[in-house]
Amino acid sequence: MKKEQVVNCQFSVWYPIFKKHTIKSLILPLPQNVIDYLLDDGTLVVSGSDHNTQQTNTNSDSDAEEDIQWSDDETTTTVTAPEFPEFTSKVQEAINALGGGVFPKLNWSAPRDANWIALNSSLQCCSLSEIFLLFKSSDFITHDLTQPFLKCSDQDSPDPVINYELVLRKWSELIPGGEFRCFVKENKLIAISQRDYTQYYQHILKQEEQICHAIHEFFSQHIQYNFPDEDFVFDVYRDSQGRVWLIDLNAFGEVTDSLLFSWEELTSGGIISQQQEGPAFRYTNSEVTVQPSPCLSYRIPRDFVDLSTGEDAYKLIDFLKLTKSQQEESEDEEEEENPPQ
Ligand SMILES: Nc1ncnc2c1ncn2[C@@H]1O[C@H](COP(=O)(O)OP(=O)(O)OP(=O)(O)O)[C@@H](O)[C@H]1O
Ligand SMILES: [Mg+2]
Repeated sequence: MKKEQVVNCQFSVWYPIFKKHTIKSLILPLPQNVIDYLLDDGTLVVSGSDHNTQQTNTNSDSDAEEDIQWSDDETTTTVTAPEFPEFTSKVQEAINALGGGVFPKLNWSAPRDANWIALNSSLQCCSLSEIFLLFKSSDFITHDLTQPFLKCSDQDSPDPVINYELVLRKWSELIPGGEFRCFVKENKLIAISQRDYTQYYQHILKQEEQICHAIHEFFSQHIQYNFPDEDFVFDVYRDSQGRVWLIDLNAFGEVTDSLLFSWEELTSGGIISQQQEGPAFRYTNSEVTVQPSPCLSYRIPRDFVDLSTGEDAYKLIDFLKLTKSQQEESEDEEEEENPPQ
């Protein structure tokens, strides 16, 4: 995978080409001071000041109380979140134009690893402060900002200049069983994988042929030869009427999750030679053990992950054993007092 391919997969490159076939979205340039704020991993302070931009000022007295201020023990002073009045109003205007709820992204990634932090565990945002909370908690967003060209083969060539953008997509309730990832090599659709492989969806098994056919049609009519690269990965959604929509474009390489295929298989040419007609199609069927969700580890506080792998784990086990034996002792005592009838 070359740096050029990563550049081509930015939202602002593919969206104008495939606008008619994807979810309505707006792109706002990200000012440098906002980028600096997102990268500053000091105290997370979320100002509540943009919560009320849509409301009348009837309860302005209580605004100050609504501000959430978190500070960690090492910082003695509480830093106040910087305010970006101009950017905030532009974002709010865009959110309103998209119906009041948006799915936020940067040039490539959404903060999928941070949805646990949102109150409703959803990536749906109605204000810039909600977007900031997700972005500042996401490793995927930090990756976009700090190392977009990781794993590129042409590491010695200078990094292309990136203009960072906030992408706001109209919120759409997508049913996970309707999402598929499609792999294109030399402008040929070689493989399709169920996107959410952690679940078994009976309808996929029943409609395997229709799904594969619909996606292939969509590819040859709208996608093939229209993208600047000949190798890429695109994600689609097949809605309840059988209509196919483009959801995202990704680089053809290891930075993109190959789901039910391996990158070895996808790049070696084996899949193409096996499939004379149409792409290879893989989905989770009932016989396959259902996989744990790949984002599971992001939901557990770091200390707990460390605890389960590090030396402290033994202390925890000892503690649990101790508690258990104490519990058993007290149960024994109870049994003596209250013999079974
Ligand atoms: N407009 C939207 N409204 C609601 N949910 C959405 C929307 N767009 C995408 N999603 C959901 O979020 C998931 C991730 O979206 P997307 O592919 O854009 O993020 P990503 O960071 O590029 O992910 P990946 O790293 O897997 O490529 C999608 O699979 C879909 O379930
Ligand atoms: Mg993507």
